[in-house]
Amino acid sequence: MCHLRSVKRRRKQRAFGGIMSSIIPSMLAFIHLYFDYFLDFLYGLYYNSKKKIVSASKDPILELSATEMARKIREGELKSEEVVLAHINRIKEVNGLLNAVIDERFDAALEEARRVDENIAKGVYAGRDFKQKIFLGVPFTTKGTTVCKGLDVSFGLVPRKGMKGTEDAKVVENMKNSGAILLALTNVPQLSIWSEAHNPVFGITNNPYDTTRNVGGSSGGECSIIAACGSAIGIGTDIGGSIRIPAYMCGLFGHKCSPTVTPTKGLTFRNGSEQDRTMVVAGPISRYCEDLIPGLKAILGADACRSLQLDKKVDIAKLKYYFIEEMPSLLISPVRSDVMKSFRSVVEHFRKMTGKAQELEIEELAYTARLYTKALANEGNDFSYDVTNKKYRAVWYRELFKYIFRCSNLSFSSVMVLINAQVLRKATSEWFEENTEKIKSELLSKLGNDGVLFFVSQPTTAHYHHLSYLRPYNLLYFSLFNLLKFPVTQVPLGLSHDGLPLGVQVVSAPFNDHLCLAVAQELESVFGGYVPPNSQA
Ligand SMILES: CCCCCCCC/C=C\CCCCCCCC(N)=O
Repeated sequence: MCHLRSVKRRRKQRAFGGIMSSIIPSMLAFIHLYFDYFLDFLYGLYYNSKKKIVSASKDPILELSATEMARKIREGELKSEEVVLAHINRIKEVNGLLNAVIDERFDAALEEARRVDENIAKGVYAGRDFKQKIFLGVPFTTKGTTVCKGLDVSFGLVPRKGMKGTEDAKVVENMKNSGAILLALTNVPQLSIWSEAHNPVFGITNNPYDTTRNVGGSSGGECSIIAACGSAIGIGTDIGGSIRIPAYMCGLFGHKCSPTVTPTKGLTFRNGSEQDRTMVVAGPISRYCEDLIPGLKAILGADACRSLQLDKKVDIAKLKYYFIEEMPSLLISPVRSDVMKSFRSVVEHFRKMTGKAQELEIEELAYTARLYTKALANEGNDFSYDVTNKKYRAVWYRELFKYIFRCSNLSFSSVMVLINAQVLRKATSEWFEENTEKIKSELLSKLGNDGVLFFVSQPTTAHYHHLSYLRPYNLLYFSLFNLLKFPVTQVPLGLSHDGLPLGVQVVSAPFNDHLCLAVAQELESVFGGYVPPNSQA
């Protein structure tokens, strides 16, 4: 009798537990979603009257892809000098509103462009040279933490204000060897460690689709100026989403490549010795998908690119498609309906094409915040030391105190990074290895060499400035793939009802970059890709 009663009680408890375990998370997600909307509402009250319009570019040269510019220059249809000048004029026109470009070499770039034109006229380049110089005469930009000779190397740190680079980072050198002409340097968060381009040296960069909105980071200045047609193509770097976050916010393409192929010399205090183990990669940012493969070859060098199988033909109808709609974590904002709608239309397109797209559920994704924090610590760079320009080790509470009393050299985002590293519970190495491995092997077993995963880019479209402080973990949608070291292409999917860019991440197993890139091409042709800011205004 007593046994029966206890069985009944246990059954009741289990049923109650089952209901509660599905009701409680749904209730929390509901509260979280409306709290998130409320934050937008509050910020909107402050920002809505401050919005300024970045007018669309009127020069047809600026609408070309970098590949098309290079072809026209090679074939004598355009002069490099007029292409470079068109970009300089555009930067001068929009930079007051965007604050994207922080240093420039306009005169030197024009001089180099004239030399290119003269050499082409003289027939200096033979056929093979032309082929190797993929971007001959095309202007490019790069972010402020990628060292360029003669340009700013403050990395957003006050004690480094005014310092100039003495030699080019290897990726900049590679890009120049492809014939491209360096035009300017663009804004970043301090040391590139945040999802918003804002620092005490250069201030905040604005989004060309809405100047009151976050441009993303860390390659935020880069994406802002490319989206506004002030640069043809850019070099981004990505340790936690730095290529893809701003590419998403600004409606651009960006590719985070497979690991070990990026020469790291000259990337934020790196000397190149970490190439084989780091999560950092470099890659192209562009308005058009066709620039990604030549961009990768130019930035990484053709030899380094061989393992990425960039030229391998892909039959997208024969690939396997998977998707994950939402990160299972209350630290991250719930996905908004407009973002989800465009994500589902992508999945639906490939479901129709192949008859199948399978949803994946990986419980361990709930641990991404702790896993990624540990992975960042494993990088070996000491943020607390680097952020003071190696003068002393910053401690979060002292810096917070100084920040409140306006005597800190740190951005608020840097104080948050210190809190994340110094206060929050640390993962042990075994726990880290075990859980990272579980996620990795689950994905690898599905993706193999012929599978692609669609992953939401962000739960919201570009949010108002500084909201990243209240939604710091939203970037984990991107950082997850740095933790795993999987290649990802960020693909634009047109604009939302309020004129802000939408997009999706296309992921493959390592060294299958060609799969992401082929699917990105299909998405561009079906969903329209990049849409210029304010083209209707
Ligand atoms: C209560 C305080 C919570 C602090 C939360 C801070 C959460 C941020 C976590 C890690 C920050 C690292 C961001 C690194 C990536 C930025 C993009 C990049 N450079 O690829």
